Amino acid sequence: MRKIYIFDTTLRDGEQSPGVNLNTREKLEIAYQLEKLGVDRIEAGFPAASPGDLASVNAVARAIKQSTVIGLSRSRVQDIDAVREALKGAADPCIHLFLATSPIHRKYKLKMEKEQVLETAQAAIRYARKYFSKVEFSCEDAGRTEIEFLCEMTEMAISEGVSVVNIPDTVGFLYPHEYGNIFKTLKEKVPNIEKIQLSAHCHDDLGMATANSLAAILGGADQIEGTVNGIGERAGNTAIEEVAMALETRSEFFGAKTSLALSEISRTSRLVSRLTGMVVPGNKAIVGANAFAHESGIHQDGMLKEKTTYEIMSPETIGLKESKLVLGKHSGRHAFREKLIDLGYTLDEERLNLAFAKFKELADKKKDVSDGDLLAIVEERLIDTPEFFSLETIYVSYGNEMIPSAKVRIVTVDGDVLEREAEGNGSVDALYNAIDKAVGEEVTLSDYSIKSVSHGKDAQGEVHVVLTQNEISVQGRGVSTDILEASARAYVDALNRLIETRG
Ligand SMILES: CC(=O)SCCNC(=O)CCNC(=O)[C@H](O)C(C)(C)COP(=O)(O)OP(=O)(O)OC[C@H]1O[C@@H](n2cnc3c(N)ncnc32)[C@H](O)[C@@H]1OP(=O)(O)O
Ligand SMILES: CC(C)C(=O)C(=O)O
Repeated sequence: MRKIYIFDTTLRDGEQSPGVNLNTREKLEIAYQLEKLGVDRIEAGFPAASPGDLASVNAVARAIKQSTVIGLSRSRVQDIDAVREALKGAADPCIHLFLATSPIHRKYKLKMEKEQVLETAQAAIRYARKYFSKVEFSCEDAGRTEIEFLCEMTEMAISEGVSVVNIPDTVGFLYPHEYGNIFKTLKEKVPNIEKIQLSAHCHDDLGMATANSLAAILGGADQIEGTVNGIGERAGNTAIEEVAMALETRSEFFGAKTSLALSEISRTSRLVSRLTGMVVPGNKAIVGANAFAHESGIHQDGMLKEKTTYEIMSPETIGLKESKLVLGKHSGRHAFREKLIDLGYTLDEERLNLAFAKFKELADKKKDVSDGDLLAIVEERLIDTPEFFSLETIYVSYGNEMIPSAKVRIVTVDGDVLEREAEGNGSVDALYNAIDKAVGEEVTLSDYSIKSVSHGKDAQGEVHVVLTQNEISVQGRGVSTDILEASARAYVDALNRLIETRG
């Protein structure tokens, strides 16, 4: 199987993401993790950019032993000298030179003719080669460069002894077949092309970075440049985890693989996200929080029967523990039953159906139904309590400058509808007075407590009450996303128990 080299530029192009600024300690932490991930090459920074970046690249160069450490440089002596300084002490140093080759960049940015571009690059490579045995040369904006000129530049770079020629789609302009064809053409037309490695470096401006990188591999590229989580200038770079997993998952198609330790992908992604402050979107391929999460009933049912129905790769491969079945309003009974079993509850069909109905009701109100919410549902002993009274509706009127009042509608076991209104010292007191009037019971509220069973503003509140009548004391429990409703439910639950206990 052909090996694809991974050139990681999280610490250079990734750091070019607006708002990202990594200090030496942070760069080192990421570099160590990249080494563990098994990337072949680490571009640690742009030493001429600032003394701080030079120092960081030097720290990485001295620390990293398994991966080649690279510094970026314009085709200028002062930049090359900065990389020489920065890579002192590196086990396997490499300089990465670049010069733009496209007509737009030649005319407006560099103000150079083709010939000057060729000569400037040649002079820079010659100077760099005096100090570095490994030189990579990039034709910046290769994607918009005339193919003949790209062949000429590549031929020159090979004759000057570079090890890698990089063909960047700097502005993320190309479509996969166009980008792949550039590699095919270079392979066919440039003499001695087998002496070097060809590299692909893509940007995601049109959402094509990974597809283009894979097309480059099919066209003959030996190396893929990219970043962890796809961070980088503008819309970002190729996400290396996407390329590695695409090659792994479709190895029969590509006949190529990286040598990344795939089980380190998830950890590396989290580290880079934490240190750069760039949050990984939930739906991001491979490393997004939802990449291995299934919410809808039909998918969850398939997953429970056979994971490959809805997963083309397993979360364990990238170092995650397991797929997630997320319970929400699209979930079905299979996943619900399974989740309850995980939580230690095996319900018979009738109870399961009751609990499932309550769950669906809750899922309509809440975005995420947590384990705490589910426990609240199954432990709600309403399921066990005979329903002498069942609470249908409540209305509460409250303002800090008015007397709170409440109206309740309760249906008895015989189907009688009891509707009453009352006032109180507070909303809960008004509710309880209205319920007392409706059911015609005289009870004392001996205890009332409330707690949240999950997190967030839409968390469920769980209310516990103790009611006393003569010598009898009973408990009641109610759960709802609304604490007044939870309070009313707990009270009615306790009343039902009271009547059951009284016999
Ligand atoms: C496609 C990429 O991602 S390339 C890497 C981009 N990364 C960065 O630019 C980050 C680091 N950059 C920096 O800190 C600064 O730009 C520096 C220190 C490199 C240069 O700063 P300054 O000297 O102030 O120049 P400034 O950035 O304004 O302009 C760039 C100059 O380099 C020239 N230049 C651009 N690319 C190259 C190149 N590959 N080789 C030689 N010269 C180049 C430009 O034509 C311009 O030259 P001019 O001043 O003669 O017009
Ligand atoms: C320096 C080069 C490789 C680059 O970052 C680009 O062209 O995007």
